[in-house]
Amino acid sequence: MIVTVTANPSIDRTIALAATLTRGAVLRASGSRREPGGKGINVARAVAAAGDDVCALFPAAADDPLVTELIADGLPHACVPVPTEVRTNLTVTEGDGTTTKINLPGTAWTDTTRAQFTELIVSRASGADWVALCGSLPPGVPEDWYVQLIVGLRGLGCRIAVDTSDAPLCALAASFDTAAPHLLKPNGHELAQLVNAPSAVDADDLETRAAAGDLTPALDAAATLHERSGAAVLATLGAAGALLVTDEGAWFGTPPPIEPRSTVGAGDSSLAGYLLADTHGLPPEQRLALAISYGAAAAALPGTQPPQPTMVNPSEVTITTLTSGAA
Ligand SMILES: O=P(O)(O)OC[C@@]1(O)O[C@H](CO)[C@@H](O)[C@@H]1O
Repeated sequence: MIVTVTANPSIDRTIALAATLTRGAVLRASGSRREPGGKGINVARAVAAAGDDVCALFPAAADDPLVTELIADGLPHACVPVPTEVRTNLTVTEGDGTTTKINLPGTAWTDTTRAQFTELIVSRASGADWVALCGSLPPGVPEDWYVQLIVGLRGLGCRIAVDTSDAPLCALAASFDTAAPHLLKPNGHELAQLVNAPSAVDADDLETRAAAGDLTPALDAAATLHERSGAAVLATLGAAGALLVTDEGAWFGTPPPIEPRSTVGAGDSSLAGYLLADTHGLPPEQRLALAISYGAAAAALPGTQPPQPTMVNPSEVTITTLTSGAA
């Protein structure tokens, strides 16, 4: 069983432009889509599509449009109530697959919301293989809420994955000694943030250099993060591929060529692929291959769509072993 936690869920509204996004212009959209969103919900949808056991936990009123859509999709979930509607996040995709996103802050939590949601997560975590803590925190939630949660979850026997950014990620990085997760899934930007990479080695550098065949900065950063946290590090590097660093070694994988439609949710699908592979007992290089394959399949789909298992082909991913053997 995989349990996903989405503190800040969303409805994702995607507007497709055939042309280039131009500031200040009147632009005609070629289409639009509306889908359930929020990182943990995206992970859960991909896991559910694969037919594995999953439960998505998030705060939302029982009659929220997001909940109605997830019930129609048949996604197993549980919620704690909040008084206002789930946020709508906006995505604009251009003809070449360039994706621009505007995310709202989300519904503020009261102390009661926080207590109820924490209780729900702890009750569902017992017996789960993985609990994935995903995405931003809404207004009113302390930056170290994931840290507090990990401390509460560590004794329950589940493994913990984290995919977040900015202040909650920095709070976690400052607390690895007391609240280390088992898996971290940063993208290039977050990886640079996590290890305080020198400004010359920013996110774009990590991804661009990896795409140009220079893996050294990304590998150094991922290895440092693994050493500091003890967690396996699955670092997604956009179109360049992804790195996996664990106690057993380090691997880099490159995806098959795709025509990108929307990168929204690609990282979430990668995390879903990794967790699926792990719960099926696959070794690290196959976990990485499935993660990359899921991410590439998601990026080839419009909007925030999780790939169906038939769209995923890990044998098309090229895996290179960088180091192997116990660290
Ligand atoms: O604002 P957050 O929580 O960081 O991210 C939310 C979000 O951008 O993440 C998903 C894609 O990863 C989308 O479905 C959703 O709109």
